[in-house]
Amino acid sequence: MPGLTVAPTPFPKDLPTHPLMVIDFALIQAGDIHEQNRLWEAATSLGFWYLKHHTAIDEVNDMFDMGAETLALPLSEKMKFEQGDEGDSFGYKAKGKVATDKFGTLDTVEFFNVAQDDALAWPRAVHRTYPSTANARMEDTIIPFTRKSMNVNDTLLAIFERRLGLPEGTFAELHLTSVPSGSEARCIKTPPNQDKAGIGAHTDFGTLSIVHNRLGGLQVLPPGTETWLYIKPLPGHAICNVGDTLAIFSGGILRSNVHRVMPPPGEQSRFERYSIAFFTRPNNDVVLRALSEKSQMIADAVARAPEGQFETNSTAGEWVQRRIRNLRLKSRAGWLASLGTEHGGVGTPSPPTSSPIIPSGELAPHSPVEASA
Ligand SMILES: O=C(O)CCC(=O)C(=O)O
Ligand SMILES: [Fe+2]
Repeated sequence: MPGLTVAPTPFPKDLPTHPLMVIDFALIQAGDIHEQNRLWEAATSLGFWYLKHHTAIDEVNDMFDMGAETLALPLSEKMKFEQGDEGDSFGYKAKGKVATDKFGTLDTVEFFNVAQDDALAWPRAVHRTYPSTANARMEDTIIPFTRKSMNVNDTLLAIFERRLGLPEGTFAELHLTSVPSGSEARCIKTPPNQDKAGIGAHTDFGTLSIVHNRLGGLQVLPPGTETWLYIKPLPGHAICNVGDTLAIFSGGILRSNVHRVMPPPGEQSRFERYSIAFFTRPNNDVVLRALSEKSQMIADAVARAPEGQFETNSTAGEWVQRRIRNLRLKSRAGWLASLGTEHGGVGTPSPPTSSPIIPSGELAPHSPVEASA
């Protein structure tokens, strides 16, 4: 099942879904201006889009297999690689380690995360070591998947850079491979027959995310609405989204939108759900703030926003670590203590009317919003 390129049973026909824009990566690579305009539109409106012709189909299928093999290891073996409560992202995250809502409902998903830095430096460990199933597939699966995913995100970032009026190479300098970062590949496993969220409502922590789904479950809350909509998995299409750090760099011009993972709909709920993701995050030492000095467009956007909205006083390393640590049940002194206070509304220029502004994926008071990625 994990390696299948199609779902074992189709996504229900009658279910409302979000009609995400479909961006053609081949046209983007060919420098097609019309397609670049469409990408810009998608990234500045919803912040989510499908990506077809993304070149990593084989590697994605292999990653589903690698993830399934790894997450099928005995719990005692997986726990040797657990990410712990200090805010580390890499390694294994067991079920029930984080809450998915303000009532403390435990999550049901397992993650297995491999650092981009470890994949690129293999067999040297930059951050940590991994289970044998991952080591065995490092060279033929994880490294090629990582490189192709990096290429996709670097290509998209170069377009955003130009459109934002930033000097060429600005984003590359913030995402150097010679400096440690939180970038990672992830496999997610959700058990069958669930009736509650697998991953609570959140925005992604980093710059750009790419997700590959076989079964439904991923939902997005379109800006200004109160209705969660499924994003239907389309064979061969990745789902891409803007994360918080890119929203911050761009002064909110690029949108980091709230999403969550619910049990797969209809008949699909009977199956284990796997998804594969890749997260590009800035170098750990990058201070997260809008790049106003480098772009008039960003400076203008910041001038229109509430004072200090895009000043985090935090490096990317601290940012990711703190947010992961706040999610871990063991290291939180209750739900309210995990609320972000530093920075309201990043990436949410027009928040849904029902929810308060969501502080960059951290918890908003009275809102069932949790950060997870
Ligand atoms: O599994 C999915 O479809 C999405 C996962 C996700 O949103 C995340 O890991 O941040
Ligand atoms: Fe996410």
